[in-house]
Amino acid sequence: MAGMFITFEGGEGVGKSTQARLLADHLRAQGHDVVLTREPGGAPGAEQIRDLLVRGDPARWEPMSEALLHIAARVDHVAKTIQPALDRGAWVISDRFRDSTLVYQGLAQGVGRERIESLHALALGSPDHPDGLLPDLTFILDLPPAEGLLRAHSRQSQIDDQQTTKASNLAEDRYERMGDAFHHALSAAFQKLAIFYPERCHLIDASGDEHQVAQIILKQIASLKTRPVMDAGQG
Ligand SMILES: Nc1ncnc2c1ncn2[C@@H]1O[C@H](COP(=O)(O)OP(=O)(O)OP(=O)(O)O)[C@@H](O)[C@H]1O
Ligand SMILES: Cc1cn([C@H]2C[C@H](O)[C@@H](COP(=O)(O)O)O2)c(=O)[nH]c1=O
Repeated sequence: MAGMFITFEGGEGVGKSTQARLLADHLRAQGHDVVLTREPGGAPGAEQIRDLLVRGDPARWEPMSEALLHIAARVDHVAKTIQPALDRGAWVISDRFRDSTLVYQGLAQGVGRERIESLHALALGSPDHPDGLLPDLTFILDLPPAEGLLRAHSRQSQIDDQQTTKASNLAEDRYERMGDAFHHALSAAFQKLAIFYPERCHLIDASGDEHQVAQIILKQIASLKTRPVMDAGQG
């Protein structure tokens, strides 16, 4: 079976990186070529743009500037990492992609969902994908924002305790500092996304432990494998 492009989405600390890694491990154990990547980032230039976005004053960018920076990083990420992997038949698993821009900048920061869709199409549209590359399948991890932020903070304390080389990530908390109302708006917007894109987006209850959540995701993949959308490329 040719690879698929799968994304994990959701608010802060809901477990996206954990589930992306568990799914990559599972697929690799089955012998698949898997590229595990993330946004903003996933390619050298995009990682440099990431630094401008995830650190510093929450108010440092105008929402539209912020959207354009995420999209600029994505163009690099798709060209250098995602598209080459898909072209050789690998599975690509990305921790965030366009849906984060729709929700964070489009809905929560007020740029507008349709404007983000148009910018994505303009920046990443091709004859094959006029709307821009989109995932085949998206898991939206759903958790009350307070629980997600608690998980994110506990991860941060583990890093502090271990004083690992991840210490350089300590200040990557710009979005976590955007306030309760912002995080509630994100959570509601991600839930809406599953309604906007019902074929592609699957809302997953992320309140169980990491292995329980992984089981739900693997079951969804197994049940979808038989459906035509899994072979159709764009979801
Ligand atoms: N199902 C779970 N139950 C409890 N803790 C979890 C679960 N999944 C992940 N964690 C822990 O919660 C913290 C955040 O997890 P993770 O980094 O996977 O979330 P994330 O959604 O990628 O976060 P961010 O939005 O900040 O990138 C980590 O310490 C991780 O070990
Ligand atoms: C792709 C993308 C991301 N964001 C925000 C969401 C997160 O708070 C950070 C990335 O941090 P993470 O720990 O790696 O999840 O960036 C955004 O606002 N818009 C986007 O398009």
